[in-house]
Formats: sequence, structure tokens, C-alpha cells
Amino acid sequence: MRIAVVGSGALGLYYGALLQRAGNEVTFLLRRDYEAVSASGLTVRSINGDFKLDKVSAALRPEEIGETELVLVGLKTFANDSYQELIAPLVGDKTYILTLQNGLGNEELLAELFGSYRILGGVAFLCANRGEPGTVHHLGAGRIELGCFADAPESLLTEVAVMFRAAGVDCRQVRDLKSARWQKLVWNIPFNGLCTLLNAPVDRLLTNAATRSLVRDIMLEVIAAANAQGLQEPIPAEFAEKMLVFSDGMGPYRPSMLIDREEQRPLELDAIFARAVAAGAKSGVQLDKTSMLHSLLQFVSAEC
Ligand SMILES: NC(=O)C1=CN([C@@H]2O[C@H](COP(=O)(O)OP(=O)(O)OC[C@H]3O[C@@H](n4cnc5c(N)ncnc54)[C@H](OP(=O)(O)O)[C@@H]3O)[C@@H](O)[C@H]2O)C=CC1
Ligand SMILES: CC(C)(CO)C(=O)C(=O)O
Repeated sequence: MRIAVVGSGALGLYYGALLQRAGNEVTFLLRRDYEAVSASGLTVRSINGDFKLDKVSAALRPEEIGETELVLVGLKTFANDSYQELIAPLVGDKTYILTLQNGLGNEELLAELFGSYRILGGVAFLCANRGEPGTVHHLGAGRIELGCFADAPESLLTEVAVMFRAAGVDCRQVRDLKSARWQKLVWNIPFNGLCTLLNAPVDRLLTNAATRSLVRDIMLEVIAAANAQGLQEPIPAEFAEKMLVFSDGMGPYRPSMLIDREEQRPLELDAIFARAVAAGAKSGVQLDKTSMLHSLLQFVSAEC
């Protein structure tokens, strides 16, 4: 498949590299890493084994890439106002768009701009960070769950899922993308929020009894809001315990939002916090703890 990666940071570089290694024709739209990747290729340092792609197709502007079959979106959600500028030049009649970004509202905005029939969404249970230009670090996990947004064809979803599996990614197709998105928020809201506010990695929150209990309470609050959204596949309360156990295996992982704070970038507050709080309120569930995290993060974000 011909693939363009828009948002070639930790997530985009990692999955894009796996897809290229499996034989797909991948072009990365690059900014910070353009010179390093053009000159020396892309290095993946991975818990599954390091590898290097010596020849990588790199572009600085989407117009250099032109129409492609699949656009893989790995932008931070605070850059979603660049969708039109970065993605429109890549879209033709037979182009599909897959966003693996976190949070709510990404598929909706893509559908508004480019048509719902071509939009796929997914959640990535990946722990990846950027290294020096031209290097990405895969620290853990990597499973993705893909679903169709609205009327995108199921056959396309299957084709994309098969392609990810052939690249070595544990990729599952889900019937209810909305449920998958909320399941991911059950992790992102407590951990992105608390790790960023407390400047602490995941394991420190989990080994302290008070913060572990707070994480669980926030997870249950998010599950209650999720289940008020009319999901085809409601989220059981036990999912919180499952996520705690999954997180116990992460060790001293620093969520991407904590790194954004450290590096004084904007935070993904709208997609991960504001939209969840608004969706909860609209369906009669007040997300009080999430709302408090959001307010504190807005304070922190304004200080950056
Ligand atoms: N990292 C992870 O393990 C996971 C991340 N996610 C989600 O995936 C998304 C991406 O996260 P992550 O990869 O960590 O983020 P990064 O900050 O590492 O990557 C974002 C990329 O978008 C690029 N970008 C932003 N604006 C533009 C622009 N105008 N033109 C060209 N490139 C642009 C950045 O460019 P530049 O290179 O110049 O900085 C950067 O390479 C987020 O929604 C995150 O929450 C989900 C699961 C796991
Ligand atoms: C849950 C996790 C760690 C990826 O699995 C993530 O989404 C993040 O760091 O933002």
C-alpha cells in the first residue's frame, strides 16, 4: 500500500517504520527530523529488536507526496487545525485516512473535512518516545484496535488490519470504535492527567496507595460516562482493574503529555479532557474528578 504518515513523531515514525519494513511504500511528512532522516535514514530502538531503514522517503510539504492510498495521522491533537493544510494534498478518490491519535473528536473533524466514508480510527496501546532526530524509541506494548468511523467500508478496515498484522503489529478490528476510544480514555485521563500534574511516571502513581486508589476512582468515573454514550459494547467496571494491571507492567513510563509539559509544548487537553467532560455532561454524567484534572492542567499549560 502507498502510505503517507502525517505527524511523524513517536507514534507515526514507529508504525510507519514497521509498515515500510514489511514492504509498503511509506512516505513520511517530516519537520524536525527531515534532515536527519533524509541523510541517514530512520533508526528504531525497540524492545522487540532494533532495526534501521537506510532509505526513507521524506517530504517537507504534503504537495511533494501527492495522492496516496492511506494517510496515517499521528499528529498531536493540538495540531488538528492543520488537518486541511497537511492532508488535503494527499487525498484523491481512493484515499483513506486512519487516525491513531488519542482522545475524542478526531474522526469527526476528519469526516467533516474529507468525507466520513474514508475515515478509519484506531487506538494505540503503544509506549513510544522520540529520540535524537532520526531515532524513535519503542519502550513497550504496541497493540492497536481499529474501527470504521460511520460509513467507511468494513472491507477496507480488514485490508488495513491485515497490513498492520503483516508488519508485526498486534492489530484487532473492533465493531464499536466509540467504545474503543472511551476505553483508551480510561487510561489516558487518569495517567496523562496525574503524571503530568505530579511530574511522576506511571509506576510511582501505582506504588503509592493513595494515588493508585485515585487512578481507580477516575477510571470508574470515565467508565460511567462512557456507558452513558449508547455504546454497542459497554465497558464493564472490571475494566478499571484490567487497566491497572496493564499499567503495572509499564514501569517508569512517562506519558506523552508529561513529556509535552517538560518540553513546554501545548497539551492535548481538548481531545482528552474537555471533550470527555462535555460528552459526559450532555448525557447526564458529571465527570467531577476529570473536570478538576482539566482545570489544573489548563493552569499548568498556561504557565508553559
Ligand atoms: N507516543 C505514544 O506512544 C502514543 C501516542 N498516542 C497519541 O498519538 C498522537 C501522536 O503522539 P506522539 O507520536 O507521541 O506525538 P509526537 O509529538 O511525538 O509527534 C507528533 C508529530 O506531529 C508533527 N507535526 C505537528 N504539526 C505539524 C505540522 N504542521 N507539519 C508537520 N508535522 C507536524 C510533529 O512534528 P515535529 O517533528 O516537527 O515535532 C511530530 O513529529 C497523540 O494524539 C498521542 O496522544 C497514542 C498512543 C501512544
Ligand atoms: C496508554 C499509552 C501509554 C499508550 O499505551 C498512551 O496513550 C500515552 O502515553 O499517551
